[in-house]
Amino acid sequence: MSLNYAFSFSVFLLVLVVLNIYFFYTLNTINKKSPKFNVPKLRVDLTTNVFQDIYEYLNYLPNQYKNKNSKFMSIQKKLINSFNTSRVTNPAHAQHTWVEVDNWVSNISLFPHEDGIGGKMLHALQSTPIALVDNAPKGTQLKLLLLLEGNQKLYFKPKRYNLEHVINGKIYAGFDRHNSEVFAYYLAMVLNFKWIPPSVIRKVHLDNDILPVATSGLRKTMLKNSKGTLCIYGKCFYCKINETVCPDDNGEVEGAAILYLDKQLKVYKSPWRRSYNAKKMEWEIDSDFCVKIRGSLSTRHLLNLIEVSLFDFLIQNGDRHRYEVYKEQIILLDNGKGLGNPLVDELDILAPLYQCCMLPTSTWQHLEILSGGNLSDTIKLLSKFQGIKLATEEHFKAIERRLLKIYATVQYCIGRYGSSKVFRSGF
Ligand SMILES: Nc1ncnc2c1ncn2[C@@H]1O[C@H](COP(=O)(O)OP(=O)(O)OP(=O)(O)O)[C@@H](O)[C@H]1O
Ligand SMILES: [Mn+2]
Repeated sequence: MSLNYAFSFSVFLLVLVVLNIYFFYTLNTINKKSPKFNVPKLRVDLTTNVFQDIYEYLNYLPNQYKNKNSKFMSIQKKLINSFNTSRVTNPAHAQHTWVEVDNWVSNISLFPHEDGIGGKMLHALQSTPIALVDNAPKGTQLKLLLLLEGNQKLYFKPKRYNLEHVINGKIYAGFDRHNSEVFAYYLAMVLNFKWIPPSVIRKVHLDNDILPVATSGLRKTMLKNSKGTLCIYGKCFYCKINETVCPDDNGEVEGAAILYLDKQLKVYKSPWRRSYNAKKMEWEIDSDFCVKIRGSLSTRHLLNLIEVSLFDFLIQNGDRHRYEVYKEQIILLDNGKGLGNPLVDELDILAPLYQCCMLPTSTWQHLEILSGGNLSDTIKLLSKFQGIKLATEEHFKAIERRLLKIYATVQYCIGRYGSSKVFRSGF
């Protein structure tokens, strides 16, 4: 009996010890969920559904958006008249062009566009002798500030890549593409976005055109490479001594010559700017982002931002972190981050459009008649007058494909809110 009692007591003690261990274990692991029971983090990427909807609309896009619209022909003719200019190399003619440009006062465009003036401006930018060259330290990319004879200033963004080069990685990766700046100018003309400085491909001879008129500051940022060629590494935030720009076998450096606007420009941070790190921006996680923005921006300004997003989507410029405003209009400056990869259409560049679902009626009517190849055909036609190829065929195809995606996004907006809410007249 006493043996039996001793056995039962020891079993009881054992149970007590086990219970104790269990008690202390659970006490320690409270609030530490086992990984098995972790609820997966909700994806707060609100864009995904929108993207699905837009692609759905893309599949059912009416045929009119795939066919060439003959209504564009009269506009194309006007553009041709503006850019098909005989090339006069007489400096007096160039001076006359700039007088005409300087006297231009308008609330509908930054520059005149009638009677061949477009072509004349580009030609003057391309061929007027250079009086002085310095580094342009504003911004992060290597660029030069050129003063032309006759006092026009221009930015010179040098060529970094061949047209065939494809940029992989982040949408804002790589150096600026000089051809993207010039392409953007013609694209803006075709879209009827007339608030952009003229821009053209120019070749400058380093020994003949630059060195004799280079400031000592610029000379200090040049060095000879292993072949004994003098190259420029420049002065800018990202400029590195081993990332030089060197002349080709003819001693020339190609670049985009962009007219510098000596005007008081207001600078704004873009509400749809990227974070440039892993952190998501408010516009990427808040489905009501546009409602918030509408409280602080006028409808006109917002519509203008939406128009800029269409433009940026077409060339895939995902780097418009800030923008300049002149006469209450956004000026399309800094378009060098376009044409990176013809196989990528980053749809979130269109966020201002699909989040706000608004567009000026006139802009939509203009977009509609650009269908079926009119857009790329006209860019090719106009740039041919300057005799330079601006992009590979893949990029032109990509522009057409992206235009269809813009149509689909507008259809998505109409489907969601109705056309009377989407299209805004009088802007
Ligand atoms: N054509 C122009 N006329 C007048 N000012 C200009 C022009 N182009 C650019 N700027 C001004 O110069 C600054 C730098 O130019 P830009 O943005 O083209 O250089 P960037 O090196 O690409 O700069 P970031 O790295 O900040 O994008 C801009 O903030 C703008 O205010
Ligand atoms: Mn830039």
